[in-house]
Amino acid sequence: MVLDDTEPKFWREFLELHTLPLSERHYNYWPQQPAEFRETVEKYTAALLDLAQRLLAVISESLGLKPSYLKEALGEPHQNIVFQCYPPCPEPGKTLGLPAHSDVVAITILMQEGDGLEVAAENDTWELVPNHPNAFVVNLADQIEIITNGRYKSANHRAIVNSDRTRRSYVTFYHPAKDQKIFPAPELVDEKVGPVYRELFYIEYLQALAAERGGKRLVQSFAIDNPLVS
Ligand SMILES: O=C(O)CCC(=O)C(=O)O
Ligand SMILES: [Fe+2]
Repeated sequence: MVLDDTEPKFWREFLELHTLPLSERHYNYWPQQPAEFRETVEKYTAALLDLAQRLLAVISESLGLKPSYLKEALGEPHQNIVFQCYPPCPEPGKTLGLPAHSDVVAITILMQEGDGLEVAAENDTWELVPNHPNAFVVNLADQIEIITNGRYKSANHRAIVNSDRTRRSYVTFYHPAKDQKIFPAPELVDEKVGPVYRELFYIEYLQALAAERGGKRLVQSFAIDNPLVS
């Protein structure tokens, strides 16, 4: 294998498991130990699927859409969980755990052990998202920005590292199906200004992500030349 030295490396180890659809739940890649791992992850991700769908319902209602709007617009749910581990770093100021990004999915529910998640604030500054034990952080992600026609923005965030302890986070992503057509809800499109984002299949978005080399928010690549786009 040839490592591409032009790519920055980040201070992170992770395990990623696909949990939905069931056909993508490849147990042969799942850790066999501890013995209760599989059942625990299955119960946790089932509960988080339910939570994500309840959040999608209240987000829909908050925009005057029917409660099932976002769930239906996203189609068959795809879900994965990433166990992030950021070991202590001798020079934390010289690297990041994860670079700045917005999540490409629809909605992300994250549980963190210890501070380290930062969200982009005004004036190009970063604000720490405090770690509240037993609380989730919910990130609205790019597909929700597109469907809400930019009314709700996907959160730009990053993970920093520290020198004295390992930090872990457990991140559950709710995606549309790959062949799902994603487009701004007609109810949220201003008659005069029109849609802010173009229609796309989610697979196109994932392909654009694979081709991307950082820089502007990926969602901007799917924007229509529209005065409302920022
Ligand atoms: O570890 C964190 O707090 C951030 C993780 C994250 O942003 C991600 O997995 O997309
Ligand atoms: Fe993220």
